[in-house]
Amino acid sequence: MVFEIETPWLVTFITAGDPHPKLTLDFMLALEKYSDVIELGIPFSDPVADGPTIQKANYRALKAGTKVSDVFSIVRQFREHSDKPVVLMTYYNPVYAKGVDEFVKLAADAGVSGMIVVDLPLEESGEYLAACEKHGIDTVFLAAPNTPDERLRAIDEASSAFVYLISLYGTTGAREKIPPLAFDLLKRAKRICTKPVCVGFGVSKREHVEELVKAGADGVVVGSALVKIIEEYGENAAERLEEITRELKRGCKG
Ligand SMILES: O=P(O)(O)OC[C@@H](O)[C@@H](O)c1c[nH]c2ccccc12
Repeated sequence: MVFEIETPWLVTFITAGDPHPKLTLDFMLALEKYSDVIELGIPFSDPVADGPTIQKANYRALKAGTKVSDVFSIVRQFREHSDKPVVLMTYYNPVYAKGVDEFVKLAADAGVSGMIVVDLPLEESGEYLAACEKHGIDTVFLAAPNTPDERLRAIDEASSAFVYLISLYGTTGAREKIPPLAFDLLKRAKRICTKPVCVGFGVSKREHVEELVKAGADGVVVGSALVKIIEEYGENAAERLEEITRELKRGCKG
């Protein structure tokens, strides 16, 4: 089931527990005002797809003692204040460690709407897909600029919430420009996919959002630019997060 909200979406990402689990709810509520979807990262010790900004956020969150159970309880608290979709972003290891079905069940019970398991290939996702279906969790799979059409089709089929288009070859992190590769992939995905397509990696400014939405994106994902605010402002980040999110959301409106 695709989230029933009007596109284009602003999807905002932060790492849960960064810099301390007791601050995450406030940050989510600041993002929530102008975001359509919140992507919440489960802190992990070896975040191989992440660049330095989010690596440091993972480190801060783990150092503060953030556990998977804390992330679920943050989502449960968020649900007392907001109906906006929350997508959990995680590496496969924490899911595997808890047991796939158990993890997905706990996520659903906490009020999680969807999940992205960034290092779980489609071919190995049978058990996970069955658990998501059983517990009513939406799925998001990732496609890269070199993903062939046929695989893009399979990714679209397996993704019930949206398809996540990775804009470049590399790790997460704010960048100056959206690479031309991203627009090629977007054009191809719009032709092939039936679900909304959202572009992430490097998107960090209102102009980026405007460009991508003009090119047909159903949504954009902004992570590192927000995580940097948390790095800089620490416990006082909420107000800045709200301001930046408002500006990014304006970009969705052209
Ligand atoms: O940080 P960026 O470049 O704005 O990209 C979004 C990203 O942070 C978020 O979706 C994400 C964080 N870690 C990931 C790992 C893989 C895929 C996606 C992610």
